Order: sequence, then structure tokens, then C-alpha cells
Amino acid sequence: MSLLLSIKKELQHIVEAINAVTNVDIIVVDEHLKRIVSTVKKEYEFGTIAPTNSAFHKSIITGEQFFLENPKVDPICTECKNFENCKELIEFCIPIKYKDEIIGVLGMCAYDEIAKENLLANKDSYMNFENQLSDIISTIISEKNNAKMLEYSSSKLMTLINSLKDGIVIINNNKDIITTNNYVNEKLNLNPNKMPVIWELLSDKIYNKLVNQNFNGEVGPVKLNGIEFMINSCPIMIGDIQDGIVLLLSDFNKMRESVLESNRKKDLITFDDIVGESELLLQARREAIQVAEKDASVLIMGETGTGKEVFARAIHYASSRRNDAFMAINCGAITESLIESELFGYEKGSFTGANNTGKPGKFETCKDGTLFLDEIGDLPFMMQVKLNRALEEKEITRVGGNISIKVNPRIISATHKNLYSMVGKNLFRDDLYYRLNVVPIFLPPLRERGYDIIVLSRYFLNRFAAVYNKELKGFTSDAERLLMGYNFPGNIRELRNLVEYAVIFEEGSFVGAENLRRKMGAYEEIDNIKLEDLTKAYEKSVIQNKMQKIGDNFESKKEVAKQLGISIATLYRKLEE
Ligand SMILES: Nc1ncnc2c1ncn2[C@@H]1O[C@H](COP(=O)(O)OP(=O)(O)OP(=O)(O)O)[C@@H](O)[C@H]1O
Repeated sequence: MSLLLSIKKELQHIVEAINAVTNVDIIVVDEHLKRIVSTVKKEYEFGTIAPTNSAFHKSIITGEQFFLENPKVDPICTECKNFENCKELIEFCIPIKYKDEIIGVLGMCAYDEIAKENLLANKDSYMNFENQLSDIISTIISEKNNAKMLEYSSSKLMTLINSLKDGIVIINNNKDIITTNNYVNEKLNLNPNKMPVIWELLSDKIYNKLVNQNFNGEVGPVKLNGIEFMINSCPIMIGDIQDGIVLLLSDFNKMRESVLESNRKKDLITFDDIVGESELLLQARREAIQVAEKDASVLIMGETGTGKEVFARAIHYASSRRNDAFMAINCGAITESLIESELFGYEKGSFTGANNTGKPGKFETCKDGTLFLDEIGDLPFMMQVKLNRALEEKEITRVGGNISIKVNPRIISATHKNLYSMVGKNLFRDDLYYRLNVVPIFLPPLRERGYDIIVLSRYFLNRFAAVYNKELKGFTSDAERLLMGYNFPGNIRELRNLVEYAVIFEEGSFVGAENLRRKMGAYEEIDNIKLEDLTKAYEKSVIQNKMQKIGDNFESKKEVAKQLGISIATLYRKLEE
């Protein structure tokens, strides 16, 4: 679009004003000779084209003014395409300039003697009109451009704030709501044409915080129209002066959900992540895949570090509960007094140390998901009774509460102990045992998985080489022989740590036996130690392991001593030996 066309409306006003004052007709053409505005009706209407080789045309090409007192005989006009039919008695062409470019021509023409006389009489002043005309047109074009830019910026801004999945409320210094976005209008049922006053929208407490000049930061969470929002306030500053506030309203529940979602993704383990080719492992994997969708309780048995939690997670993500929570609790790592509130939650102020809002337990948090009860063999007897009741009745009551809450998590439990023999010795309740053990899955220890040791070692080597940015091609054959001959009491967890250590310290392109042996050394040296010393070291490590899980203050040590069936004095003595 030509520049003159973009200010057609304004030009029309100008030519009509000139026409009213001078009584001469005015025609304006753009740089393509297209007539944009005119006071001459019909033939010279908008969109018609002025003749080529006319004075208009020559003025565009040369940038000169032409004052033609008699166009019929003027040499400027002899080549004009309309020469024969020209009705003008006098004609004055003024080039229109914008930023040193010719963008069109304004022509003043007379078709009768009075108008001709008028033009002739004012010839000098019209000839000086060119600069003023260009100034007027430049100003109009600039203003038009600025207005367009402003309109564009504001619609760009509105598009942006309307596309947000958070709410925006803009308030001026008088606390009037100036703008709200679609999100806020929808969520709070606001009519954009009839805004409430801000204190009607927010509570007094929040409003008072906002009145505080320059307030910048989090206000909330606040419940508006039944939805909990986190509100962030940000002052609008023009130079040093505050000119209103922008409020950002984020749906609090969605924020919480997205944190849950990112945790879910982080912990997502599928059967494809379970590495191993031995028949024993494949058998366990097949059984787990089959039971995953059946919603039955699963009891996973295996030594420490054999992958029980990995299997539990893979079962959860292959089940129809995959979009609900997976929660794990280590029944051996929590003191007897705390395990009930961990499982069932508590009401505010129900015991010393309880926080004053109360807290849901694992059962409530994953009521439609999967609850993984690790080290179930360590669950205190009284808790076995309560757990069995919760599973049977499918409802729980928070500690210190009196309202029953319906829960229905799928239970996957795991143990390295022989639960069946514990049942025989009355250490584990038989009703709970049969409830948990609907489908048993045995995970073999690494020493029974043969070549899986190499498969897993290579898997961990590649993983840690990437983590530590090392270019390692694999293990030397000595290293692989050493790995195959080792018996891995800590199973996969120990193998993983061993490979990580060797990857960190390896300086060649293959992980050799030396670094592996150095880490295994601690175990090999055991061969030369007396039984008495070995027993002491073992007892000490059992106590320290328990303390790592339960804690090392006096109360925790008492609990450790109790669990191990020794006095607190014996525990201290054994720690010092
Ligand atoms: N088949 C597998 N493939 C790859 N990594 C595995 C596999 N099994 C276990 N791991 C890894 O070994 C480590 C121990 O696994 P996990 O915690 O599941 O064992 P666990 O039997 O539950 O241990 P614990 O008895 O101590 O609770 C984890 O780092 C896990 O990622």
C-alpha cells in the first residue's frame, strides 16, 4: 500500500479545506499516478490513473514544481496522453516529499475563469506551499505509523496475556482494575465490561498487602471463587515512579500437580529398564509382567540389592494405576512410634512434634495408586495388626482423628527375610502374610545369575562413562574374569558402586582389574582376620547400619538396642570395641 493511500482519510480533509479556501480543485496522486483523493468528481475519482507524460508524471520523475498557465500550449504537456481532451485552464503541480523521496503529487487545477484568476493571483504563495505541504504529510504519516505501532503492541500484549495459562490482573494507582486476561475472566466469572472493585475481588488482607507501595513478591495462597491461587504482585514502574501493579494468579493445585508429575517422570521405571538375560531373572520378569495388570498383591522376595524396588516400580507403571501415585515406605527404617503416622497420617496436635496442620499418610496420598512396603518383615507386630485391618476394611483413620477415610492402594511388599518361617515362629501374622503373598516373585541373587554379572557391568560402565564424560571402550578380559569370580553380597547395588568407582579412577581406555580389585580388596583382606574380630566388626556394622536408618541420638540408639534385643550399655560397648 502506498504511503499516501494509508493516509487517504486525512488527505481528503486537507484537499477539501484547501478547496474551500482557494476555490480551485485539488487532485492528489501517488507515485504510481493513482488518484488517491480529489475534489473533482466522476472522472478523477479514487483509483483512476492520471495520464502518462502529464505534468503530474513529470513532477514525480523530476521532483520539480510545474506551474502551467496554459496547458493547451505548454511544451510540458505536448506529450501528455490526455493532451487532446484536457479541460484544465491552468494547472499547478507540487511534488509531495517524505524523507527525501517523492511519494506523489498534489495538483491544483482550475476549470473556470474565476478559479483560474484566483490561482494566478496567489501564484507566489502557492509556490511556497511545497515545504509546508510535505511537513504536514510527514507529520500525518508519522502519527499514523506510531498509532499503528501502538495498536500492534497493545494487541500483541493482549494476545500474549490471553494465551497465558495463568491469570493476569492489572491495577492502576487508584486501585481500579484496568485489564484482566481471559483466564481470570473465565475462572472468576468476571465480565470484562463491568469490572468489580479490587477489594471485592481479593480479601481485605491481600488488598492491604497490595496497597503497600512497591510491594513486589508472593501474596497467597488465596482462595478466589473456590479455586486456590498463588498470587504474585509486581509493581509497574515508569522511571522511578510506580504506576500500578500486575498481579499474576497461578492455580495452586496445578502447580502441585506439575511437581508430582515431574517426580513421576523422574522415577519412571519400566520393564525395559530391567537389565539381565539369565533364565532366573527372565522368569521373574515374565511373572511380574503377567501380574502387573491384575491388581493382585505381590510379595517380592530377594536378598538386599537384587532389584526389589525396581520391580515394584515397573509393575506399577505397567498397571492401570500408572497415572496415580507410587509411594514407598521402608518398614525397617522408621521407628515403631512413627510408622503408624507415616502410614495412616495424623490430625493436628495429635502428638509432640506433629505439625499443626496435620498430615496425610502414605495410604491416603496414594489411595488409588501403589503402596510399596519395603522390608515388610521388619514391621512391628502391633503394626501388622493395624495394617491387616486397613487392608481388610479398605479404610483408615488418621492418628488422633476419628473420621474414616476410604483407601484402596495396591500393595506390593518386599522382604529379604523368610516370612514363611517367621509366621511359623509367630513373628509375623499369618493373616497378613496370606493377604500380602497373593503372588510371590523371587529375585535371584547376582551370584546365581551367571553371565548377567557381565551384562550388568557393561550396562553400568556405559552409564557412568557418560555421567563422568569418559571415553571407555569396555572392560579388559582380566577385569571381566575378576567380576565373574566375585560373589557380590550386596548384589546389583554393590556391582553398580564397584563399576562406578572403577570408571572414576580408570585412566586407560578399558576398565582394568586393578581398580576393581582395589575396591574389592576390603572384602578380600577379611581372609586373614580372626573370627572374634570379624564377629566384632560385623556386630558393629549391623548397629551402625541400623543407626543410619533410625538415627544416632540417644532416643534412636535406645530404639536400635531394643530392635537388636540388647541393652543400651551393650550397644555403646559394641560401638567402642
Ligand atoms: N535389573 C536391573 N537392571 C538395572 N539396574 C538394576 C536392576 N536391578 C536393580 N538395579 C539397580 O540396583 C540398585 C538396587 O536396586 P533396588 O533398590 O531395587 O534393590 P532392593 O532389592 O529393593 O534393595 P533393598 O533390599 O536394599 O531395598 C538400584 O540402583 C537399581 O537401580
